[in-house]
Amino acid sequence: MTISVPATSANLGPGFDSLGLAVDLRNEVEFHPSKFFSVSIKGEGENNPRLKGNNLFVSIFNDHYNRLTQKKQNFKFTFYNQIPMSRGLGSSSAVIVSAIASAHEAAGIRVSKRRILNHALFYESHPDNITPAVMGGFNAATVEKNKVFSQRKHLPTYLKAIVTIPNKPINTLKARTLLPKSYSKENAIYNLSHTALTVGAFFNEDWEMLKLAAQDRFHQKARMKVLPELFSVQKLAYESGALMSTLSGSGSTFFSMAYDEDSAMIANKLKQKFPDFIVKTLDFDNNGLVIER
Ligand SMILES: Nc1ncnc2c1ncn2[C@@H]1O[C@H](COP(=O)(O)OP(=O)(O)O)[C@@H](O)[C@H]1O
Ligand SMILES: N[C@@H](CCOP(=O)(O)O)C(=O)O
Repeated sequence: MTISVPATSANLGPGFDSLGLAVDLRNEVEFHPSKFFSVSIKGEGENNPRLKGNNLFVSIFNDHYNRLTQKKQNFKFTFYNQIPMSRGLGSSSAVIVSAIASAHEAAGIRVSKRRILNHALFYESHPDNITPAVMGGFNAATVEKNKVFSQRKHLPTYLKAIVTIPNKPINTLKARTLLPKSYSKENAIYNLSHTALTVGAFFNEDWEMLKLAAQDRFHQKARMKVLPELFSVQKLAYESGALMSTLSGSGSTFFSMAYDEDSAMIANKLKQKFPDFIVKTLDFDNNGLVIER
């Protein structure tokens, strides 16, 4: 039994807490019943002893497994993690979704992706990471009466994601405290209209519209000030031909999108100018949560 969930880039500029997409960078977990509880981690987090204990995955898995079966059972978990933690690539969402899906599989109960998504909402109230993590692709999502309602767009293979990952973790909950408690009517209308235009550009595949559409007045500037080099990352990405370039989630990663034929040149320029940052060129993911039985 293997379950995998993709990394996600949320907000996408103006779509704070509502827009997000999945990229082909995955966390995988294999598990089976065992006489003793054990956790093995390969990749991200493998040298973090805290994760060997009662980590986020294990606590959520146990919550759901015990609810579903009313019994205690030890499992051996082997994690293969590619998603860097606290870098704005939805690592917490990937873990939440993976743990809920794994608990249902371990209990022998098959449920829809939509039900797993609504369970995930209990752990993360903004749907912009969990929705693409479950569904894949580009998603616009909102929450009504504790349920996620979303629209999804398949992303083509001729587009690539270029993620520039600083060696600086930014805790999402902490990053949310940096934001103002209210916005002017002007800025609210700005983000509303730019979010609408961004969604329209994705659904109409009007990729050239995204540079104008994917602009924000709610969150990016306040958060990018934590790591001012990010302003230079965005400037260089656009000067090099990126279709869009936005803070990935709450950061510190910067997400850029480009046509396949431009991606290598953009990535190389970013690597040259920011040698201390990790720059990855990734396919977009359209599968989301994958369960291999
Ligand atoms: N692979 C993982 N295994 C266990 N816990 C994880 C894993 N990835 C992330 N987490 C948990 O999620 C936290 C990071 O969440 P968050 O700050 O929202 O970062 P991100 O921007 O990556 O979503 C970590 O501190 C850890 O508690
Ligand atoms: N809308 C959220 C998105 C957080 O994404 P993450 O990948 O940083 O967890 C926010 O901007 O706070």
